Amino acid sequence: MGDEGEEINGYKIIKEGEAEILFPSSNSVFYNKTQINNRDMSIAVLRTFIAKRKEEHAAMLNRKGKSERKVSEGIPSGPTSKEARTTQDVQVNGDCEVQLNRSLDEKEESKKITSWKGPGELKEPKVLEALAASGLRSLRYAREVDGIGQVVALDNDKASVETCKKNIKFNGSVACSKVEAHLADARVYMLIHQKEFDVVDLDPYGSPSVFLDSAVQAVADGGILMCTATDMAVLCGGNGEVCYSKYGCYPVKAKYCHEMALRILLACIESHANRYKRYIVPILSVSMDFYVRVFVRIFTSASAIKDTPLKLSYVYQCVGCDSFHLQTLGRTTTKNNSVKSAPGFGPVVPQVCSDCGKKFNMGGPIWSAPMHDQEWVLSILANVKAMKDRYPAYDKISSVLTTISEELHDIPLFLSLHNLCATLKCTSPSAVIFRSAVINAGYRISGSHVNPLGLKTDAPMEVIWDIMRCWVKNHPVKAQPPDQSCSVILSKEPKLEANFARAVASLSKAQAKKVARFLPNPESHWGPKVRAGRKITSKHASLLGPQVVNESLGHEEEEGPSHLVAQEDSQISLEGDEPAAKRTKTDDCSASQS
Ligand SMILES: C[S@@+](CC[C@H](N)C(=O)[O-])C[C@H]1O[C@@H](n2cnc3c(N)ncnc32)[C@H](O)[C@@H]1O
Ligand SMILES: [Zn+2]
Repeated sequence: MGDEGEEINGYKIIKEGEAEILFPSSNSVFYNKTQINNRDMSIAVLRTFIAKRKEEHAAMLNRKGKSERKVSEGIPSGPTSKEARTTQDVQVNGDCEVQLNRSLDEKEESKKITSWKGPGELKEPKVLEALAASGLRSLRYAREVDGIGQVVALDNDKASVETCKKNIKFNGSVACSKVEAHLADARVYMLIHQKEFDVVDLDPYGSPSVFLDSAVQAVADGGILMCTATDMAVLCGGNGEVCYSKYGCYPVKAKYCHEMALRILLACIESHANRYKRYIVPILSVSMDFYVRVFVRIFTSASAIKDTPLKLSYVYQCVGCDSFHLQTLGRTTTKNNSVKSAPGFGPVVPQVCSDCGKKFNMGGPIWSAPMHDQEWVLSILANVKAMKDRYPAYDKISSVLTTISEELHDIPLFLSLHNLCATLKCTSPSAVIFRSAVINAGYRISGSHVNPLGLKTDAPMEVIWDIMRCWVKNHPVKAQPPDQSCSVILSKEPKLEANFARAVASLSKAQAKKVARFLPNPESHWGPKVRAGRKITSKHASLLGPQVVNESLGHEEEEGPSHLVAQEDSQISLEGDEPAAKRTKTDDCSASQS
């Protein structure tokens, strides 16, 4: 974890990873030590990116060599891009087949690879930390990631840039040669540096929405956009209209809201990318502590962006029970070997829920294609394990990555066993028993890193309810009024006879090996922090803890309040852009579930 050391001349020295940072004790520059998990995860992704980039470059050189040899020997080249296009993961939408994951054809694959700078040389990746504050993250990247190129740290706040420049010097020669700090509005800077950065890192206060349009343009082809959002109350349905205005998606309130938040952010980034004939390929999407963070690669292809509607879905969430259904925006049809795009058929649900008779809320459109790339996830996890000592947040990030590696990546959103039981007002089967019944019925099921109680499955809702009906037959419940969802669901006879015998795969590999998958917070007040420049008052005690508040008030008495930016207490804004009271109102939909 980050070490907070001594205090000299109004500065605290904080060590995190290999970087040592001077922070003004006055909260004039932002620092949140809980984001160590976020920074460690980003370093792990960066290290993997550098390794994969080298592999891709070598593959590109190899291909180039082969095709040049073929040309010189007069051998015709392979199939055309249309011939090579294959169809995978066919899902049925109405009477039509929808292709969710058409694999990239050979031509696009080679375009992706040739996007690296020159054919002969592979330059070290250039990184932009667009919202850098003290520069801690940039300095960690420069000092800890081998093979990294120049790191540009921006902030539009003068005090932050001055502190960042001090910190660059404070961190010695490697930092001085690699990191530069500039006072700039990140949006303008990214617009005038199009496709210049192999990595763009966005870590804003609250929502990243205003930075996305320029960020997707600043990433080089094949590069990575890393993006945090901490406005969880908005993304999780606390204020649907605000979410729509910021992200172009309607959230629905449900247990899966944190995964929905990830998928809203991904859909939003894709929509900005599409404006510039670009598209995203998510490699890792994480819900951790009090925020979500996505890592996506960005490519350019006018033809690939036609597939975007196949990767987006509306969500129908029943207001009476836990049933939810997804409807893709688009579909494809194949006629005489040619693939055509068309709007999806709908609606996929009747006017009222066929399980309980209540209405549906409709949310979205969300990203419904995979939000992780399993090969990347395994490589990142392997890197983290191999360099355990170089990750101060090793326990947390390795447990999150392990859980992600065991998720069913082709199943968007999840069910909560506790919620199913709360709907039926019955006792809960253990997760192992429930998972066994799903597996024994012929379906797949996995956990979710987002929620320890989340279950991802391809079993249709009617099968889930049949399993629960069978469970209730053996564990009877009290009769409820006939109009209640539970009464309607339980009034139907199950069509399937559930088999609760323990199935071999009912425990994940990590569970079977007793590898930690979810860790408690290491200390209290492990959450968002007050924005830089905001006056810390007694009202922040629930957020920061009484000790931090007392220390801060003590400073004020010693130094006088003039160095603090005056701020009406009623306008207190957190890093998550939501006052504490508002966050608690949306209870588990905005609270951290780590
Ligand atoms: C949450 S802090 C960044 C924390 C940092 N990435 C870290 O890991 O410690 C957000 C920063 O964005 C800066 N910022 C806000 N709007 C900006 C803009 N338009 N351009 C550049 N910086 C901006 C703020 O001054 C603040 O320092
Ligand atoms: Zn229902």
